[in-house]
Amino acid sequence: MNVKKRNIGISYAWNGIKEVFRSELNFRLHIVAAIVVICSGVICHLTKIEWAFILICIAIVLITEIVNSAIEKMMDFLNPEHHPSVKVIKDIAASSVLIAAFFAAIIGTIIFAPKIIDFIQGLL
Ligand SMILES: Nc1ncnc2c1ncn2[C@@H]1O[C@H](COP(=O)(O)OP(=O)(O)OP(=O)(O)O)[C@@H](O)[C@H]1O
Repeated sequence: MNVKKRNIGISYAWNGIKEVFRSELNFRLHIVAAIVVICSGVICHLTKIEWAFILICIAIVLITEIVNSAIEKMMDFLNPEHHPSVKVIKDIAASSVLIAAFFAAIIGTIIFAPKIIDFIQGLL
């Protein structure tokens, strides 16, 4: 692939990210949560392995939200009418975000809870 073609691909991908950011409140909320978690990680001096888990969790949540948004938009385009099959497809797509966010919350708790407890004990 030549450089020009690759740059065009990156620009299309960046357009996709901007579109999801503009149209999806949940994606913006996930970005805010990711920024809060990254700042907390810097403050808590996470280890390399902890950073790896946190960054993988953030990436999986954002990717599932983007894929969910793409499926929602595709279904709205293919069938703008209310339809039980569209509901099933959209609900299944949304469930991927829920699963990703649920396990990200558990991993975040495993990593941050001991540090927060240590910090509180240090204050007492
Ligand atoms: N055309 C449709 N036919 C049947 N049910 C639908 C249809 N469109 C949406 N729904 C139902 O409404 C839910 C929300 O769909 P919508 O496309 O509005 O996504 P959203 O409000 O952006 O939600 P999300 O929080 O997942 O981004 C779907 O999961 C589905 O249960």
